[in-house]
Amino acid sequence: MATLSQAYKDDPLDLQHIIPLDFDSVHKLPDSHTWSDHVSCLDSEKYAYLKHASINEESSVPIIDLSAPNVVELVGNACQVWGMFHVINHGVSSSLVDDVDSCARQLFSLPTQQKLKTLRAPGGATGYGAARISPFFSKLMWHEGFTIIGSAVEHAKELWPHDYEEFCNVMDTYQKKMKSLAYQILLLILKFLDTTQEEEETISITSIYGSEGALQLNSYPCCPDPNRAIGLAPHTDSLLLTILHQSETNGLQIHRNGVGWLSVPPISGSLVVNIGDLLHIMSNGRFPTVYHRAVPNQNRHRISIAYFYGPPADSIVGPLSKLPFPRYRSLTVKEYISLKNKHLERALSLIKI
Ligand SMILES: O=C(O)CCC(=O)C(=O)O
Ligand SMILES: [Fe+2]
Repeated sequence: MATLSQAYKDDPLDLQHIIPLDFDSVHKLPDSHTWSDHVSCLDSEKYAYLKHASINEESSVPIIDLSAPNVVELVGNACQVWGMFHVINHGVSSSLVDDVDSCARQLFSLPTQQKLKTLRAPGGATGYGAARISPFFSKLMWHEGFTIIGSAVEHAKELWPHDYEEFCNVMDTYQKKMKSLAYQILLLILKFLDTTQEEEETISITSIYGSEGALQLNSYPCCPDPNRAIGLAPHTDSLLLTILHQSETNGLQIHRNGVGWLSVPPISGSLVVNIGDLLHIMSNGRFPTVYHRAVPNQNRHRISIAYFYGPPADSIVGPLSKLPFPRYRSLTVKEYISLKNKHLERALSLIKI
């Protein structure tokens, strides 16, 4: 059975796109990390598929109480209009979120040489490294990340040879919580979309038994010239949906047609959910996949924790059968990830019917 990690093996990266800058040693924005202008990295023509997500009645990302009686409608509408929403009453304790946040901070505050012991392999998916989308941009990002798929024990032993258990336990517990929350949200979405009983069962079974998620710890160190740097360049997430925790510092932005970049400030106790490419495909384009980026901050070291939720790498994804006039062909998750690794946002247009 193919796994998410295997989906990355065929497209190895160069080390210059894996090794992050040694942020402790620089006090001035290097040319390699100077983006002339934040907005210039958007080619709006290419993202025309987002255009039905017009902004009028609301001006900020909705906040949804998962215990609301009309939660299906609230989630469905938010997916259609925004492709993104905050969730509250999500059942993940604030102490667990705080623990994940502080473990991530501990990791990123280790000396660079220590972090590099867990450097992601060129064709690998897990470990310490720069953003996977780095090769698509001529400038580098003000960001370092650490990816976990399943157990973090091997890497954690490198980082803390005698004291790795707490990190592993926290990450395991958080991944389990994220997986069940993502599944709960997926079921709400499937209820909203016109899903056949059979499809709902198949998706539910694969989601429970076979689904794979990845946990991405993101670190955006204090940046000497934040207006000319990018934390994470504009992108869409590839899988079904992403659940994001952001520390108290602003940084996440989404692109809205006719509006431009809109900040999505953290709300204490909430998690941000966004639609990824696979759910955009499954909804036959009804839900926009969210084009977003992160910007760095001058005085605050920002941490965010993203959980990417997707079906098993072998499973086939395509527009749900009750949705008329499929706009995308069906393909395996592994095939889609491979297209995305090669073509980034153009991957979606390559599978258009
Ligand atoms: O740091 C953030 O707010 C965004 C992170 C993100 O987009 C990602 O990890 O894919
Ligand atoms: Fe993202």
